[in-house]
Amino acid sequence: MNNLTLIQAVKDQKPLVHNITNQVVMNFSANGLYAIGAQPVMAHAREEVVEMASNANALVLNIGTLTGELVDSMILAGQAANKKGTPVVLDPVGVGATHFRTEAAKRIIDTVQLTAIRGNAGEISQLAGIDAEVRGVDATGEIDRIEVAKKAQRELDIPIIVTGETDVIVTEEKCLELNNGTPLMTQVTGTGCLLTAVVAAFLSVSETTLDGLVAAVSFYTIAAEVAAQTVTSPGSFQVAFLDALSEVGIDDCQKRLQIIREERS
Ligand SMILES: Nc1ncnc2c1ncn2[C@@H]1O[C@H](COP(=O)(O)OP(=O)(O)O)[C@@H](O)[C@H]1O
Ligand SMILES: Cc1ncsc1CCOP(=O)(O)O
Ligand SMILES: [Mg+2]
Repeated sequence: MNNLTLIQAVKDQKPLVHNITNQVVMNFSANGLYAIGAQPVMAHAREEVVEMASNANALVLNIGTLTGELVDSMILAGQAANKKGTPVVLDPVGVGATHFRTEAAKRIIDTVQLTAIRGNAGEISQLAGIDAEVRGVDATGEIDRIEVAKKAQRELDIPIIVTGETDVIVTEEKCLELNNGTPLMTQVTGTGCLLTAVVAAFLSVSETTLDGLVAAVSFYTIAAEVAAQTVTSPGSFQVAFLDALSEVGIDDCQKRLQIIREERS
């Protein structure tokens, strides 16, 4: 289950990850995907997303800076990926903060077969029908991530990652909680969005969804931990994190991995 060999599989297979993502994180996401050995491409136009998604190895749908036209592009791309059996991961950035985002996320979930959804506790609460305040793109307040992840997985029948101080992964079979990472991740924009893209890359080289999710989250948060050993401020952390994403390997992960819960869901 904890198949860390997927770190090398990404470097060997260099999956093409098609991102329809927000304007804030495009550069960071592209650089992060390069750092792990994947190939990023950002393509948003309705005229080209079907072709791009059909040729990609994974697709990311991120609603961070949404427009009406982008929702249509996401659905077209998602359905093209579904036809090819390509993994599709949704990042419901800021869902619940406005009705437009909430309706858009619902439309995407209803019309595209998603391989996984990754969001913070506030966002996933919204999708699970649990009352939680979402004002911008960050989670606020005390939310039980395990309860939220389990409810969202049951209601939507889609594997879920809820991130935060610990990260919770819930599939139909398993619920895991991982305790790696660093609070510096909350001081750099795009660390959630890049994780979603990394998850998509790992899913494209993984035999099972659960393996891909666990390996991606553990590798990513351990790379952040390694980066935080050398820096203390957000700007230098961003750079050190990209470096660590390219350098951290299976040995570092095996030494640092902290799975603090593993049970049937
Ligand atoms: N307090 C924290 N301590 C350690 N890692 C954290 C903390 N908060 C978030 N992270 C990590 O930051 C990344 C982004 O998570 P999160 O902040 O929940 O997403 P988003 O940026 O979408 O709100 C995840 O890898 C998560 O593990
Ligand atoms: C600040 C902001 N506003 C719209 S999208 C975005 C980036 C959010 O990135 P993340 O959820 O990874 O922190
Ligand atoms: Mg986010």
